[in-house]
Amino acid sequence: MELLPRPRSELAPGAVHVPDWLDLDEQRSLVESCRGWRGYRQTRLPSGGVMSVRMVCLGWHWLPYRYSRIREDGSPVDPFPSWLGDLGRRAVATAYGDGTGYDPDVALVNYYDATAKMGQHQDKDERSLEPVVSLSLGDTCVFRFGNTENRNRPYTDLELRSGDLFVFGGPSRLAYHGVPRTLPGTSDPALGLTGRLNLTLRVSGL
Ligand SMILES: O=C(O)CCC(=O)C(=O)O
Ligand SMILES: [Fe+2]
Repeated sequence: MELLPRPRSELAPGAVHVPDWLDLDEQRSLVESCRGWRGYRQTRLPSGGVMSVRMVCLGWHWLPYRYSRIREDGSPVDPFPSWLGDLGRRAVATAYGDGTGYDPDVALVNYYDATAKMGQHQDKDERSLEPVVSLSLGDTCVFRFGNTENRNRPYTDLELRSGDLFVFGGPSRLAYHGVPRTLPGTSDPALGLTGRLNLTLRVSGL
């Protein structure tokens, strides 16, 4: 625990970090749900590279660079659960004061082992500009939140810790962002998770 609570901050218009949003019980329950979803796999990119995170999708399956109802192996995507939509509305309400009408239909669940990272990118395969809700569990990571022009500076590096909420919408919806590294071993043993999980909730617009 911190001596002083980490303050909520708005990094840029529409980009809100809410530390310690989920309590330990809520985090545990979300980790259990993540364990239950099947099909975590490393995505192969058209460039020939393979992403270091292991990902499972709900609602729609993300492929570089589009959404599909089926996965690479032809199997159907698991449904997006309604309770996750409720959580998304609570998240947007916390970030912006009103979550009414936020109706996410996609979740990307990313697992980071000790060496996984994610390069700077925009979340731009959705046809909607509704906000992205990001929830972090387990190991702390360095999250790089940048500008909407390119993957370079200016950007801000902040820590996302277990239970933190980050919402980016409005003028920040298409900001470049990524995870240069995680801090292995920082996960609370009481959570029972080695590594890091991140869930992003999105509106596909499809
Ligand atoms: O792991 C994170 O915090 C970010 C994940 C992300 O940017 C994505 O899934 O598009
Ligand atoms: Fe992203």
